[in-house]
Amino acid sequence: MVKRQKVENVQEKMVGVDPNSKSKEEKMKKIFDKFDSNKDEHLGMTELLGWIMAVEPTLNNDFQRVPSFLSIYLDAYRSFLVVSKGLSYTGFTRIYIDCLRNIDHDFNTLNIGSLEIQPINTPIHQVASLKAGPAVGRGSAEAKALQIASQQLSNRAILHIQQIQQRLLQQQTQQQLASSMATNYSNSILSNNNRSNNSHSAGLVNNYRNTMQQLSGGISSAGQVYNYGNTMQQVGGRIGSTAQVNSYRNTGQQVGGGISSAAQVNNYGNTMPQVNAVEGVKSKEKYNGPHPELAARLEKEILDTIPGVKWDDVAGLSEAKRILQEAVVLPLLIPEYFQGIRRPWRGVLMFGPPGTGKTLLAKAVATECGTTFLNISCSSLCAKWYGESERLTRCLFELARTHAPSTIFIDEIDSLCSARGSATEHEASRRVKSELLVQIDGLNNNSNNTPGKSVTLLAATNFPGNLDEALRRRLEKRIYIPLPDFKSRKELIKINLKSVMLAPGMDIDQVARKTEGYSGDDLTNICRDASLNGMRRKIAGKTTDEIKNISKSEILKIPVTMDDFLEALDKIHPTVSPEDIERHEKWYSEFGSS
Ligand SMILES: Nc1ncnc2c1ncn2[C@@H]1O[C@H](COP(=O)(O)OP(=O)(O)OP(=O)(O)O)[C@@H](O)[C@H]1O
Repeated sequence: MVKRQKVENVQEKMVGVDPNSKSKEEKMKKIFDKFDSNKDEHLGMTELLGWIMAVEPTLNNDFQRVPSFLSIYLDAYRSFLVVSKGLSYTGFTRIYIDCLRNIDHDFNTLNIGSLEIQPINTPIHQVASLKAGPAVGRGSAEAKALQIASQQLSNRAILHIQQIQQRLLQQQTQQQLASSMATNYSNSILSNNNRSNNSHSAGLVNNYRNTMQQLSGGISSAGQVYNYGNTMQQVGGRIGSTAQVNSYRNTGQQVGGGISSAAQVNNYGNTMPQVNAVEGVKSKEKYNGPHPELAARLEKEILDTIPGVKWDDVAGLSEAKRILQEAVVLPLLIPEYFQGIRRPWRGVLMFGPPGTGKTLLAKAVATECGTTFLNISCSSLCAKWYGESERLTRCLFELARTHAPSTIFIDEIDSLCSARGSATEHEASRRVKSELLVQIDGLNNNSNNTPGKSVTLLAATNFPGNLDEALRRRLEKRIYIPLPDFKSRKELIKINLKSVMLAPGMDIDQVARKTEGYSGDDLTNICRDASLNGMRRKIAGKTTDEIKNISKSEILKIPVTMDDFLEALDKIHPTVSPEDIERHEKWYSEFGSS
């Protein structure tokens, strides 16, 4: 859902909040009210983020999506204060100050390393120096300072989460990867040997083996283990199975219009290690473009080299996957072919109702292709200072070229690129739009592109009709991501339930039949809710101590039943309206391109 709608929903609910309610808005209000009543109370950043994760089930434990919710809640709360307390920012101000203070504290606790401390007299300090008391009368200066502080907080929150995530991932993978690398290594050698029996290409086998040997020879630090491990996984993922190599080879043959000689097949096969070589060096590339300080900021906020989502994690959407493969995967495998009139599609728009898997697909593209993933939200490009947004946009594309092959993903692109000349268009957004168009043109310019070092723009929107016409034209492929059909719903339910035990009599077909009109996100929520029911029954009526004494294995063994699903279905309703679907289908018939 688009943020501003969420803000309005939360805001609407909070104004008429029932004091006895246990709703998340009520809980949030209580937490924030503490700031008004108790000066010494402070809220740690981690605590705030953890709390948002706990009360926002749609986050699905996805740490990376927390920052957008953080700003939604804070915005909603700010609006609530304005409506109900007449611009009293007292508690609100403290939240920001405390959050900023606690970020540094959290960094130390988590041993992440500390952030640059804000120089004195930045807006946040100006806000801090304002004494508590009714803010009516000095609202606008304070509001402006808070707005800027809000942006700073948001940026820091994103950074904070990325660092926590990176660290957790590293800790987990250091041990796991060290052992799985050995297995991958020997499996790959084995399968290479098997392939060599078929005499496909002895050179190819050697190339693979050399890559493996180099990888295992050069490991010295934990970070390297992590990087190499992922490369190995990618190598393993891409070339691990003979079937996959064959399917790439077949695709190459089809695309190449009949590559038939052994030499040609070998050449094609050799592009795979080349792709891997590009992956291997991409993180070492140094940015040499303009405004390095802005690029460094962007790099921290948006670079995600391994989003960790595979094609198989995305249920259904086979047509969308096919187009994305053509746009991104094949040009990396056979770059020489995708030249001239066959140049890759540089801009792909995914549109459709909320929660249908657009972001998930973008992440799968980046993971499966091993391209650097630059995941940018419009707020990261909207700077307060004159001209900075355009500079950020330029830096974004330059950064993508530095880390090429890469994929830039712009979510909710309609909020940045609504139709030009409209009454609501802001001067700053008009300039960013123009810069974006220029940059996309640069991507399409063949002379700027080295084969295998392409930059692809993926964009997503729930409001394709609001897009600027010139941008629409540049996003050459416009793919409709619809609600899941019966088969996809079944697949999605199976993906969601793969780690839980199912009771005999659990009928996935029936659940899929009953969930027509539900989005992928809605279905995930149903699976989540249903799989928590067993635990709810088990702890019902028990004290905290009794709950602590229940054995973990006993809880883990509670199977999910059909009744759990029926109960969840009673509570959770589809979030996408038929009108919304009609709107998308109409736009698809007019402007879709697949
Ligand atoms: N096709 C799918 N396969 C697997 N999971 C899905 C699929 N579609 C949605 N989901 C689930 O829904 C969640 C939200 O999906 P995602 O963020 O990709 O939707 P979106 O289309 O980008 O939504 P929005 O338009 O609101 O940004 C995912 O994290 C995943 O759990």
